[in-house]
Amino acid sequence: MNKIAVVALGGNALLRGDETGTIEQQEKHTLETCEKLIGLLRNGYNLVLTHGNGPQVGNILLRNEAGYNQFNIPKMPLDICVADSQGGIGYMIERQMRNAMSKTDIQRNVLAIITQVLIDINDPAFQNPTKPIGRFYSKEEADDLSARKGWIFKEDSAKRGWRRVVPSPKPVDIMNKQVIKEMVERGHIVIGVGGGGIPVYWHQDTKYLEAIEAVIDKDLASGLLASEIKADRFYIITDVPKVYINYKKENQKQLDKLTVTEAKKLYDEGQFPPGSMGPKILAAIQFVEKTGNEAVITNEEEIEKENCGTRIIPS
Ligand SMILES: NC(=O)OP(=O)(O)O
Repeated sequence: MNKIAVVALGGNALLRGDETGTIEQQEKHTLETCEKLIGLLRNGYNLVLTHGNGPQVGNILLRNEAGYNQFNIPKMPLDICVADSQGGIGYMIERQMRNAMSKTDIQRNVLAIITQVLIDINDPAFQNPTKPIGRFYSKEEADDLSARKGWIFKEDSAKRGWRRVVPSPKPVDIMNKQVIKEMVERGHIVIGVGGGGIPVYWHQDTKYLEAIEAVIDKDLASGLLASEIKADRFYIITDVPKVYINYKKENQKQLDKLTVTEAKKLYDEGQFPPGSMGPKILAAIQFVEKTGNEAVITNEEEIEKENCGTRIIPS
């Protein structure tokens, strides 16, 4: 039987930081990324693809605002915006994956699954929003929007500007994970937990499945899915070919390999900032601890190479 790889697409895989996010830009990068994923299929992996939605869901929220202000169209809550982003991005990846395969002898079904993810309604993350979404703002713009709309902003860890932040509870369980497992085991390429999944919880009293306005970290949700379906490898695709310590300092150093113990030590020392490399390292640690299999952090350029990126391995 083929091995299973879960590949979390983020960073440059879909959209570049200096771009406005037109559909042409996103489709171009997505096709380039999907062409690289052909290498994994050739190497004997069945694929589950997951993806981020930070820039896209921020733009959907701004369209919400503009529609309400100009045409009085009712605003949709954030869970619906996350579902919209899963539909749009999932469709785009599905189509570009089919385009990438059309130039090869490989033919697979590709299906995008709208995925809900259970969270804990008492998660302290609801008291401290940390997940950056949408575009960058100047300090003046951020202060103005904060005063007028009550939005919360935080400065980007790489000092590129200020971004709106929303609560980001931990993923607890993935709905339909068994269906995803069965589909990928049959060789279908499954796109799931887009944007970290739509956050939902079971109401204690009504036993009703409720939605909550938040954005789950896609690396943590992807890692959880990868563990639950017992993936053989978990790839986290980001903007850099390898993980660095002392990133962007004179003594920065690329890492080829990290044991879980080493990764935890460097994480505790603050080497990996929150909202950036931090959740990727955490997701990798959790996957490796639960499965004993390897996680790899790299960029879309490198993924088809067998020894690419930084490998996080059992201690
Ligand atoms: N939901 C999420 O983590 O998206 P990004 O990776 O785009 O921030």
